Amino acid sequence: MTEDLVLDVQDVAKTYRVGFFRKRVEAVRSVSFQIRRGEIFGLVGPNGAGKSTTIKMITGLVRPDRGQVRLFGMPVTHTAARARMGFLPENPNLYPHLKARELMRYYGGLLGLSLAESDRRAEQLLGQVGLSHALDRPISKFSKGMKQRAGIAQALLGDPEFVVLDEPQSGLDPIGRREIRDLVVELRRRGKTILFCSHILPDVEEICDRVALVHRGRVRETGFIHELLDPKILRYELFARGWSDELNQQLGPRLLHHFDVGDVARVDLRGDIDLEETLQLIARAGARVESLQPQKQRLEDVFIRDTNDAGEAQP
Ligand SMILES: Nc1ncnc2c1ncn2[C@@H]1O[C@H](COP(=O)(O)OP(=O)(O)OP(=O)(O)O)[C@@H](O)[C@H]1O
Repeated sequence: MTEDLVLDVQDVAKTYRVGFFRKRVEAVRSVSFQIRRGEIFGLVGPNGAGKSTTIKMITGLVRPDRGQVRLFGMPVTHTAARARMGFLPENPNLYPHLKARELMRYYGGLLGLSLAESDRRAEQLLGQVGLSHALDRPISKFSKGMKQRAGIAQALLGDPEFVVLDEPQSGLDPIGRREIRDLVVELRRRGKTILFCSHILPDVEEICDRVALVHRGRVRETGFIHELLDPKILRYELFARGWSDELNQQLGPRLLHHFDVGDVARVDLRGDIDLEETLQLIARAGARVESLQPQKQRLEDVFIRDTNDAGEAQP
């Protein structure tokens, strides 16, 4: 094992048997990827792609039919490996009648921590996730965002080196999503390695170093975000005043799209144009550019391209 290898998922597969006739559901067919120390690694894919099943195999909740998962060089079934991992499941059920402090005491007890140590860590961790004010409030009174943050505090209780977050932004508004995103970046700054499973692709693109895109139980793409995304400019998006039909004619094939919003024109130009020359042409025609934004490929574009058969029936 190289020293900085935290997680090594090697060709895992899992088939569930459902119903009276034990019908086969191939949740994961072949998934392999590795996570290195200090990374935020994104796991993305459409609904039913096999992400949660993969996470269950990583956290030891489900045994793979084939392949293996090694954590810090050990089989993930080893207690010593599991003790170094924290886990926030999708839609965690956090005992609503317990207060935040009591919840942490409960999980602390499971980890073998003393009451005093649980309380010490609870205050520290609930503070880190912005819940200092809610230590003695029942979880049932928490907003969704607060519940997710309490879930993250729970995942950190054993001071794990590796943290698995399954849909930590699920059901959150944009502010709640940003808080979780910032928290994940902060965890990395504190030396944690993170597996971040999310449907919020712009956030995955922003905070993850590398990503695995899973579709139909297989890894379609894996790599550094900057390597997966085509760096070339696809189009320019601009807003301008004083636009005219004559200018559209002069732009010819450089123009992709134009429509007016009041007296402001919203215009898309091809990404391979000579920008300087085009801007001069626009200025000469009497239009005034108010903003110009180059558009590059986004993770969302790669996702749609690689999963565009997602609407088909599952085999
Ligand atoms: N316990 C189970 N028993 C039977 N089938 C299951 C079970 N868990 C998952 N599946 C099926 O396995 C496939 C993959 O499910 P999984 O939950 O791993 O996908 P996912 O990528 O996490 O999806 P989502 O984004 O919707 O959470 C789906 O077809 C699902 O219905």
